[in-house]
Amino acid sequence: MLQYILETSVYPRQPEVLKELRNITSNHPEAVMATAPDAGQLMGMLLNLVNAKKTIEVGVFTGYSLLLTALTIPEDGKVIAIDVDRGSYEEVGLPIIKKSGVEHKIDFRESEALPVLNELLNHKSNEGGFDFAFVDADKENYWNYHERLMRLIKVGGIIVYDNTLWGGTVAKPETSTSEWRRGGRKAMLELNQKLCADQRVQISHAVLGDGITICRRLY
Ligand SMILES: C[S@@+](CC[C@H](N)C(=O)[O-])C[C@H]1O[C@@H](n2cnc3c(N)ncnc32)[C@H](O)[C@@H]1O
Repeated sequence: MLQYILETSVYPRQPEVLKELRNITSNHPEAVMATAPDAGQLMGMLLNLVNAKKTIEVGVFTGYSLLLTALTIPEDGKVIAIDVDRGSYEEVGLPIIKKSGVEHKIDFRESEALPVLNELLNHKSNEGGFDFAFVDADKENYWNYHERLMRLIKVGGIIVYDNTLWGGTVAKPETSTSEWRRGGRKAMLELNQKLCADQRVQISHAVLGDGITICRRLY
């Protein structure tokens, strides 16, 4: 299978990136999108290590990590995939997902993520009912997602946070960070600090892609 490697994660909304993705996927039906292939490999391994069957994805965009997850979990597995916008997923990712024969594993929810997570928590049976979560959306809400996911993910399950290096800005002074990155930098610094102090999880930071933080729920 041919693999096109495109860095889409840093500027996900740039129209020219979307246009390029559309061109590639329509001209090459065998194409698979990849944002950060090394991070993707690690995520695939983590999904396999916990035998993930029920998962949650916060932030879908065109569906690269969603496709990876859907291909990795078993036939009767499920991903609840949440994004405020369905357009990029339907236009770019869904045709490939259909071709890959994994659409039946995906439960796409077009919504802000917090209300969906809250609604899941309204059902007691969902507590500890998921094996894995991948969070790759609005950075300012990561801690809010963490508090909810810590109840939804089972003990021993894994939550992965993307972009925790935020372009390397977390290791630099604010003054050398461009204006548009400052909000994300602050959010990532706060998240990293809170995760370090969170006794409920074992954490590991992988310097892959834009930095991913892996949390394993301990209790
Ligand atoms: C970086 S992209 C996700 C990329 C995707 N995980 C991948 O690997 O291809 C971030 C996505 O998060 C979505 N998003 C941002 N804020 C959100 C929110 N509050 N709730 C749900 N989705 C949100 C955006 O619409 C965007 O599609």
